[in-house]
Amino acid sequence: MNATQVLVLNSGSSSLKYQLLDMPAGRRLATGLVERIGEDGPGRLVHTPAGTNGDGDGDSGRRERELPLPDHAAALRAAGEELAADGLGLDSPELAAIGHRVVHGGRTFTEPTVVDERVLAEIERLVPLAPLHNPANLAGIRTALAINPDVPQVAVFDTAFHTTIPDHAACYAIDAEVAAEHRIRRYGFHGTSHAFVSRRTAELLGRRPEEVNVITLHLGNGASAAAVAGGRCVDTSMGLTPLQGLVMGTRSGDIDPAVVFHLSRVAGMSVAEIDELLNSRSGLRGLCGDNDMREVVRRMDAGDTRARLAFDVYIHRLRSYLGAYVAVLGRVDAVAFTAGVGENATRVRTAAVAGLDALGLAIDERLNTAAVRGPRLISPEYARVAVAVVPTDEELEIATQAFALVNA
Ligand SMILES: Nc1ncnc2c1ncn2[C@@H]1O[C@H](COP(=O)(O)OP(=O)(O)O)[C@@H](O)[C@H]1O
Ligand SMILES: CC(=O)OP(=O)(O)O
Ligand SMILES: [Mg+2]
Repeated sequence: MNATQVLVLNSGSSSLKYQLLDMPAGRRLATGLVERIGEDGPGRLVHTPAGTNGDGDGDSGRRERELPLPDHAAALRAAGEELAADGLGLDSPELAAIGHRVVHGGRTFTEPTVVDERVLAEIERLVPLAPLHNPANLAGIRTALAINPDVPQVAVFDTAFHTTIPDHAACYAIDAEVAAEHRIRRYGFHGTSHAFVSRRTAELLGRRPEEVNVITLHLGNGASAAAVAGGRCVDTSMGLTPLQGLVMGTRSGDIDPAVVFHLSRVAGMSVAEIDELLNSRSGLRGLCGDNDMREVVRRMDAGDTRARLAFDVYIHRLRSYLGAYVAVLGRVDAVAFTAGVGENATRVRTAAVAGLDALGLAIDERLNTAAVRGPRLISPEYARVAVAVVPTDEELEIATQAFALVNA
């Protein structure tokens, strides 16, 4: 009997998202979220078995509980208990692989990789480049290894899709020796999503990925843009860390780096305080107090001027990158919106391309606001560039890559 299930783990600093999928069809057997790991007070687990519609999206049978969660090991054990209650399991012979999202793979990892001691050591060596993300990813892998040492653990890196970015787009114009010694360059993130969405966009156009140039806009809590030429990424807005680029829910995106010196010298802030300010108290939240785009739009419509400014700053930055990537690519076949904001916020899509007819970009408002799910075009027939909404599915992509690797 060939094992066909893949468990996908996305470990954050205080959370663990998991999905069990049956491959190669990608059918969801269960999804879950474990929150408040290692924090004061009880943690929380929400587990959703596959609904009657078979894709796990339905809320039927959803279970929720509070429990002590001192660390990631406790979180994964709790997830294992929920899976076992559905007759699934971390130690099931049906399990072909456990796929892990790892945020920073540096320039070392250009492909999904089966985890061994050497791989663990390399992910550890990259911790200084992603101090918020890689330690949590490592904790998830080590815990899964301890619970089931027999099933292959596959690391899928956010940075992998971006390793094709040429040096002229990846190098910062700073002292070359300092940059080399400290590995300072643009790495880019959300690569699993940009890869998946750019491929799906080509499919939507009825073309092969090698034939099309696509700008993908991943707008979630974290947000990034990518320029993809013939299936290969040639530029992206995030950099050394996921702080650069677009305005995000709580992150600033691009600022003048001298803001950091100024805050240090004039405001007497420590590096840790500035780090926290730019990562957690900036972006939409910094500008108007809310990091949820739904709330920003609601307040803006009610006449709130801070929410209006936050929306306008967000859109201005997005349009700047859109224009930049038209220039980077030269010829653009499609622009694809994805992730929580990109897939749902019709107003963001409208504002992002308004008045860009000269670049071949336009939106048909009837298509933009239609209550349709799944990949779809929202540009008018006459437009030179297709504008699309293409839902991302990082978990499915991780499962697909992990399953292909262990069956290779
Ligand atoms: N209907 C909607 N309209 C506008 N924004 C939405 C809507 N639904 C979700 N969002 C936005 O999507 C964001 C989350 O995106 P998501 O891709 O799920 O984030 P994450 O980066 O955590 O995976 C939320 O912060 C919210 O602002
Ligand atoms: C890398 C990154 O920004 O990830 P997320 O959007 O999940 O925060
Ligand atoms: Mg997401």
